[in-house]
Amino acid sequence: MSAALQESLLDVIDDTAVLPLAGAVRRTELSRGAWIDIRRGWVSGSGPLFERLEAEVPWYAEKRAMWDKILDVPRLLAFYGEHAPLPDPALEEAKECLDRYYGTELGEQFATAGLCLYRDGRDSVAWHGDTVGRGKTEDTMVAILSLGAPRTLMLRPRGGGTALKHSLGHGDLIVMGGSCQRTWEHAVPKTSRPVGPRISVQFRPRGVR
Ligand SMILES: O=C(O)CCC(=O)C(=O)O
Ligand SMILES: [Fe+2]
Repeated sequence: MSAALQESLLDVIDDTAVLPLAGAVRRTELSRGAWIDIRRGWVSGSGPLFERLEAEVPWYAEKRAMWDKILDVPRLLAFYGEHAPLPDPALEEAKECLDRYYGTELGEQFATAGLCLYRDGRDSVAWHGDTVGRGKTEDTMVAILSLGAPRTLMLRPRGGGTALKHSLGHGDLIVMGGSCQRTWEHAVPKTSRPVGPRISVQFRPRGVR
């Protein structure tokens, strides 16, 4: 069975389960002290989780001033601050799993969860680092769980260089660590391919945004 088929079969299993990270995470060292970890299929039964979140999270649209225009942010958003109950028990479990696996290396716990809903290929996030707060000056981690249809997350060194592409969906985990937020940038580009909706859940430590 192909890996992709196996992944999409796991995705329709009804019970959402957060699978172990130990022994299943693959780390790639990038330049300048940045790294990424990937754990494919970290959450099984992620299809039903996607549907619960899509239906139950109080998604909001944001507008941003850009030059002399007010533009819609091209994705829907939700944010759960420190101590706010997460919108699904599977996300609480995911956060606990991240804390167990990364706690020692990170030196603190993940504290907040930001959610993005990319409704279709027109939704996107432009090149950026998560540099509002401590990510601007300190090494940190941002752990992203991807649910629903895979979208391409791109990463490139700040100031130029070859971009890396990872297709992430169906319960995959990527963790951006070390100096990644200040020395690299990431983006989810728009696509003209017909794609289904994707939700990303970004777990961050306190003061990282
Ligand atoms: O959706 C993603 O995977 C990336 C989201 C992101 O970079 C952000 O919200 O800062
Ligand atoms: Fe980001």
